[in-house]
Amino acid sequence: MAAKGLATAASAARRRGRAVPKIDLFYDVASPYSWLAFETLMRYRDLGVWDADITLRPFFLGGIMKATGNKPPATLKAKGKYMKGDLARMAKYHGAPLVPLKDPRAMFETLAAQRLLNAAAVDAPEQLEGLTRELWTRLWGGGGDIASEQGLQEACMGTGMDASSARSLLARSGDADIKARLKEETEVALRRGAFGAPWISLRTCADDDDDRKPWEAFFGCDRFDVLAQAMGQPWFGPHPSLSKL
Ligand SMILES: N[C@@H](CCC(=O)N[C@@H](CS)C(=O)NCC(=O)O)C(=O)O
Repeated sequence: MAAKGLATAASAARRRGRAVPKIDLFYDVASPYSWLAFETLMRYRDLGVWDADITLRPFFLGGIMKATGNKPPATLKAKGKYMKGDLARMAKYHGAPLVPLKDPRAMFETLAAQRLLNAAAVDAPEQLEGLTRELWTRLWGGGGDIASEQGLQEACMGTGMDASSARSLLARSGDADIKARLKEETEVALRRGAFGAPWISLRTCADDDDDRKPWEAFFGCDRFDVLAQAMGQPWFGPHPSLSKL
């Protein structure tokens, strides 16, 4: 079945009154696997293949690692070696323009970027998706730094923001409520069991306010097949539009 036909199937399900699943994507632009997950989710949403309400939730991976006692995979020599090869083949599989970092330390300097994304979530939610993509394209696509003020300003302007709006959003990202929001988002993810990124939460119950029903957790950009099954919706790989099914 072509992806366009699936879009019709998905909206038909919505019309029949079936509960629309909620998906929360917790991510940090430090994480290249989260970029792959993000683009896949956006594609499934844009093509209407999945009937789901998707929320982008930038959190702080450093905080997750610290709170859980986990460590970035590359700090273990064997994992680092595996990850290098795995990332290259995952990038190929996803058709993603991922390039190895010139300086791996850049991965640990995303606090300002994550605060910026939280500022966007509050003050300019329509920019959140584009800004997220810009930051990844810079850090993991070889487009430039995201640790300096200049780099963050350029990322904002890459979404089409003018210089003055970019400066305001950057200034806003230093405010106490934005810092607190990033902390709270990280804590929500921790309460939902997070130990890494991407952390994807799924809820399929009809009653949005039913907090007794736990969120189901998926770690990684390689769990979409089982996530789709949990939603009762189809999975056609990372590029549903290229599907020959
Ligand atoms: N198999 C996962 C790997 C994801 C992954 O390694 N994420 C890193 C950040 S880029 C992480 O948080 N790792 C924590 C861990 O492996 O415990 C995928 O394909 O997405």
